[in-house]
Amino acid sequence: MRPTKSLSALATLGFATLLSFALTVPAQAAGPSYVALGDSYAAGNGAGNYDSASGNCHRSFSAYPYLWKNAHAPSAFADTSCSGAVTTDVTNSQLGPLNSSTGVVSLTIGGNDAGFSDVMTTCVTGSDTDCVNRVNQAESYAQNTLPDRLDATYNAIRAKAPNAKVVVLGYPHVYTLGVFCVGLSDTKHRKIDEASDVLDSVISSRAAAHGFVFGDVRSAFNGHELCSGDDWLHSLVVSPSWESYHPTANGHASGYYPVLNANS
Ligand SMILES: CCCCCCCCCCCCCCCC(=O)Oc1ccc([N+](=O)[O-])cc1
Repeated sequence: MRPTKSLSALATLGFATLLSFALTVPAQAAGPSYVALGDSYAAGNGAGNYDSASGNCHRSFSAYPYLWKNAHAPSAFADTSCSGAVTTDVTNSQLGPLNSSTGVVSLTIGGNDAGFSDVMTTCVTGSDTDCVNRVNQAESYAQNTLPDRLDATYNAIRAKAPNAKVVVLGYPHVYTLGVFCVGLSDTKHRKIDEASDVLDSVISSRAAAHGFVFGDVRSAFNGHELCSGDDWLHSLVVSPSWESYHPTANGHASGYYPVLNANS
């Protein structure tokens, strides 16, 4: 056999091997199809690196949905979360991408229904009594009205994504308590943290009733709330104001994302 011929045979063999390798081994292992839903805590207001195509939804490429997508290479991905969303916004305008092949759904929702922005505005501009009264009203809403609204939203998600693992992520405490901190009073800090606990308790119980997983982020944020000295939340932001009292990029990477990962 002439050397050229054997070389050409070898080359043919090599090419065939390469070809079969290329045909049988996908470039990247595909994870389950993933859809992210929810409010500004899901969209990533406060995390920076915003997707300009998301307009006033202010979705961030550094928020937990994109961190999960980048790590798990889902076979399909959609993020329909949006700044200011309430439960009916999820049901009415975020469920488009869900289908029977959807493998994982995440969402953070309920805080705006209970009046998050108005509560924080009242607590920043009003007296201790104003703040306590406004939080009491929000807690009463969370306990009496929010459960039915969450049920309707969770039912709509399950109807469109019958095979998905649904991970409902909660809200962190906003303040580290018992430390010296310039700004709002200790009374306000305690009351606002109490509101996170009430919201998380209601959301967790409704999620469990639907067979959804509840991802509690409070311990992940422990020691990184406002006044901690290593804050993973923004305080009042003058511009853009929609970042106020929302998680930073660190809050998404080290608070929300590990909790989503552990529960998905
Ligand atoms: C319900 C009383 C909550 C009191 C403080 C408790 C803080 C922890 C819970 C946080 C809940 C945040 C959910 C809201 C996220 C959200 O969409 O915020 C907005 C972001 C931006 C706008 N906006 O109008 O631009 C409006 C709302």
